Amino acid sequence: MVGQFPIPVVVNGAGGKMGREVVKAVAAAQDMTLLGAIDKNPAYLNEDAGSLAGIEPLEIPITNDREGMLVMAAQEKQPAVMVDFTHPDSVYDNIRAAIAYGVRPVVGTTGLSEAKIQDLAEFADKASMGCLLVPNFCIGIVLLQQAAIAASQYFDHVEIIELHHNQKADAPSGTAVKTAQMLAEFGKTYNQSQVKETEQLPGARGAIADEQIRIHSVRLPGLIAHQEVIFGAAGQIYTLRHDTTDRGCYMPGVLLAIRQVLSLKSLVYGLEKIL
Ligand SMILES: NC(=O)C1=CN([C@@H]2O[C@H](COP(=O)(O)OP(=O)(O)OC[C@H]3O[C@@H](n4cnc5c(N)ncnc54)[C@H](OP(=O)(O)O)[C@@H]3O)[C@@H](O)[C@H]2O)C=CC1
Ligand SMILES: O=C(O)C1=N[C@H](C(=O)O)C[C@H](O)C1
Repeated sequence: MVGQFPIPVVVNGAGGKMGREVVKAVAAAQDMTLLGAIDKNPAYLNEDAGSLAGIEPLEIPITNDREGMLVMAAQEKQPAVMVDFTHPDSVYDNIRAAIAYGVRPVVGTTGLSEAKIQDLAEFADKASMGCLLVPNFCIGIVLLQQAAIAASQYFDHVEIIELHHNQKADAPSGTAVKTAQMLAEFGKTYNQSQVKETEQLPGARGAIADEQIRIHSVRLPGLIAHQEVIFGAAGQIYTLRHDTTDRGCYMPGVLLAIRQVLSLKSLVYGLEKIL
């Protein structure tokens, strides 16, 4: 344990696919204590967060009272952390509320626009509060992004295909958007068109992200989370692919983020910044 006391953690979206994994991971971490669990889905109200996550009862009933939970977290001796895996529609408000109460947000929820992220960064700066936004907590994705950046020095043509389960609300995925942003950071414009293209069906060529990088989103039952970055040049194709086969893969990154956010004083965007 780094400090004398365990880090108090509140999980928002605790009944969801990711929230349940976080409850399990935090309950098993020696240096953390699960302080509370929030979820707006009425089916989970008052359910024990541990039982719902498939572990022993933790005596933490799920509440839908975000403000009440943040007030409680703010009164802890140790600075508290709110982990958010909720929904693109509510994540902005959740982050602002946590910061306003002095609770550090660790955010996995995707779908925030660049303007909203900028706004949150300014809010966190003013409050001198750490806030971590991580579109993908999986180390394999960081490695894929690093390999893509290396490849981008040599390839001028690249497209991204992201494939997810069909319960996903936002498209394109936060991971694909971040990957495109990372490839675009070096000021290179990709995919100079070779012919005049027309789309017979709108959207056929995907969405255009930063620096003309195309992102294609697939949604199917049976998928979890998958991403390909495909580089093309005369006579060769270089494909990078990452597959999530179990949501447990995100947990080392989430636990690291909970520990790291306490020493930050501003908003940080991306797991690669804290490794
Ligand atoms: N950064 C990363 O590594 C990863 C990020 N994600 C992202 O995390 C988010 C959640 O994903 P996932 O767990 O699969 O989604 P789920 O739908 O399985 O879980 C979300 C849970 O949060 C609840 N919820 C929604 N809005 C609120 C709110 N305002 N307050 C409290 N609870 C709320 C939902 O209730 P209800 O069912 O009623 O909507 C649901 O129980 C998505 O944005 C996804 O893209 C997912 C995997 C990895
Ligand atoms: O919704 C998901 O499942 C995932 N969402 C994140 C994203 O949008 O990139 C991370 C991962 O791809 C799983």
